Amino acid sequence: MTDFAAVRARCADFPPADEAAAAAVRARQATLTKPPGSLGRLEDIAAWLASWQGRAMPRLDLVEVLVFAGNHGVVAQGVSPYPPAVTAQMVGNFAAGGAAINQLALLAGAALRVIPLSLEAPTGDFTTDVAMTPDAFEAAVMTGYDAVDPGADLLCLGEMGIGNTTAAAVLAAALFGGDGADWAGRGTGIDDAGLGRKRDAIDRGLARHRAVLDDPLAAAACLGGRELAAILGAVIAARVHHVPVLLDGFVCTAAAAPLARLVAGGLDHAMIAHASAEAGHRRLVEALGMVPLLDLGMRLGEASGAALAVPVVRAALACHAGMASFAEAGVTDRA
Ligand SMILES: Cc1cc2ncn([C@H]3O[C@H](COP(=O)(O)O)[C@@H](O)[C@H]3O)c2cc1C
Ligand SMILES: O=C(O)c1cccnc1
Repeated sequence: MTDFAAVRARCADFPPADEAAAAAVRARQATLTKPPGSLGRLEDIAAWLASWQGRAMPRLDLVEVLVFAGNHGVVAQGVSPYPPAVTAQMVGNFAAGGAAINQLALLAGAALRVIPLSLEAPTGDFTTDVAMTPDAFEAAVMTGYDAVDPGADLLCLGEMGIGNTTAAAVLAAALFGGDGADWAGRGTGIDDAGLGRKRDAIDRGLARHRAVLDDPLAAAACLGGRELAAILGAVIAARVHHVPVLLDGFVCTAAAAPLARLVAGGLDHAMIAHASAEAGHRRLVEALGMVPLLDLGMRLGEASGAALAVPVVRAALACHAGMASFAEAGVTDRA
């Protein structure tokens, strides 16, 4: 097993949060015409943007949505009600503008890019094989890394890949413990028998690869998928380039999770945009110690929840940048 040197090297020197920028935001917030703290998480979002962009006054001029697509050998185990051909068909639908993410990215004022990863060659079935060789894994991570525009002000991440809720569940189990019964959900809507097959596939995958699962990168290579690896690479690149990240639902969060195991605070520049209805997401979010922004019962993927959270982030910045201070407005402060 390789040591994944290319990936580890990019995680070696993460820039810290810009505490001075965050402090400047907090200081300005104290002067704005509202009771202290009354904008709740909007105030936290403004400080988070500042601390990871490294700007006392954050900006949201360039918001990017990256959707990575991949196919999964584990679909041979009957874990999704849809055939793998749907992955490429949906990539076509993204290009034609017909998917949910097209509408949500438009509404968010975000540029959407879709990046298919070798859809014609599914990853290995993790119940019988490794999903990816170390080289294939590192190549997918670097595809995601290189896809990030270093000039972006905010990055939304998501995925498309039939079968990938199974890959995400087994990866979450490998990283945080538990088994198929703990982590498998119904994904696109699999029936009870299919859910049973999914749990069983996860348990067999964990047993097969047990020896290497202490290493989060080895776990992601053996059990994950190319689009999950690319999301991990994009989250790493975003940290290096001072770009705050909105993660989508269960699959996207699981894809990014190895970074939290690899580097303490490795996901501090990311927020989870929404609590997916996919069983397992709440458990994963808790394991990461994060709190999703929205909770709308969505379970789509495609970065849909991440794009939908962009207007909330824009609202946080609009209030922060545009509100008057007590002095400017002639409003009496509580003092
Ligand atoms: C038409 C269609 C559009 C989608 N958009 C996202 N997904 C979502 O569902 C898939 C994962 O669910 P499972 O593990 O059950 O296969 C992923 O492609 C995910 O992005 C879709 C699924 C379908 C069928
Ligand atoms: O939350 C997700 O990421 C999700 C849920 C169901 C299907 N695809 C993705």
